[in-house]
Amino acid sequence: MTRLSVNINKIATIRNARGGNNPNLVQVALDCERFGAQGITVHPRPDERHIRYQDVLDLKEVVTTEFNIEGNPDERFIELVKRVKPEQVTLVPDAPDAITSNAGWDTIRHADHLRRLVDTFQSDGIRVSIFVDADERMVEGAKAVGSDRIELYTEPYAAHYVDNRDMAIAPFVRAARKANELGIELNAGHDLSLENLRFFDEQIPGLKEVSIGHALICDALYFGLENTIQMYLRCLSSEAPGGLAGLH
Ligand SMILES: CC(=O)[C@@H](O)[C@H](O)COP(=O)(O)O
Ligand SMILES: NCC(=O)COP(=O)(O)O
Repeated sequence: MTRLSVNINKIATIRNARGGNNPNLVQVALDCERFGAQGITVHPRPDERHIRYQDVLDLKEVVTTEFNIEGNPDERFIELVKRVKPEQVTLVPDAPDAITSNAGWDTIRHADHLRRLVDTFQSDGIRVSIFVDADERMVEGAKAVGSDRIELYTEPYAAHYVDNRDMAIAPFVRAARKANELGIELNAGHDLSLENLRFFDEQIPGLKEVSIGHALICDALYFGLENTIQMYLRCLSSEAPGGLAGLH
């Protein structure tokens, strides 16, 4: 079954708005785990506008599920990840001033750079995932540099889901099949939601993990964090009804 990693960037955004410690990021991470999340994702950015580097150190002390640190592997990020040694690092090619992640790596053009990064993290026992667009050549490139996993950048799927979900999913199915064929494991994330998650999970073969933040935290404003996490988990289980029908 596909695992749910909750991205808690937005909790840090709210906390930082007032400069204090409300909401308490560490407590929220513990609560996400208690409510059923199978992992915690953070994406420290160079300007620390949401997750701070100190948050990552603090979370490492308490997170007992899979800890996934995403980000652009600049020197400071590499040092932080190698110090914390999370279960997984996800390499994302963000520009420092990007509002949010908006593209995957060109794994062919940046092959040498990525190979060195994969080696440095794997030598510390950290699983490496490379963020890529749904493009079979980029999946092959990730495999060629030795990455353990890829994370498919799902924003284009989410954006086109409403118009034509079969067309929206098609490149993702092709990329997933390529990953399965090559034996590289598969994650996905960005703009996944209660609306589009179930179909994605049903259609994508071999999906190991989704990381979800923005929509999930927005839903929690209405449904509460515990209900919301349970609703997302139900979207990832083929038996039970998900989405709004799953509210208890
Ligand atoms: C890699 C990815 O798609 C997410 O981590 C996304 O970038 C979240 O980052 P923000 O919360 O800063 O938008
Ligand atoms: N890797 C994607 C992630 O962590 C969360 O993305 P989003 O749900 O905040 O768009």
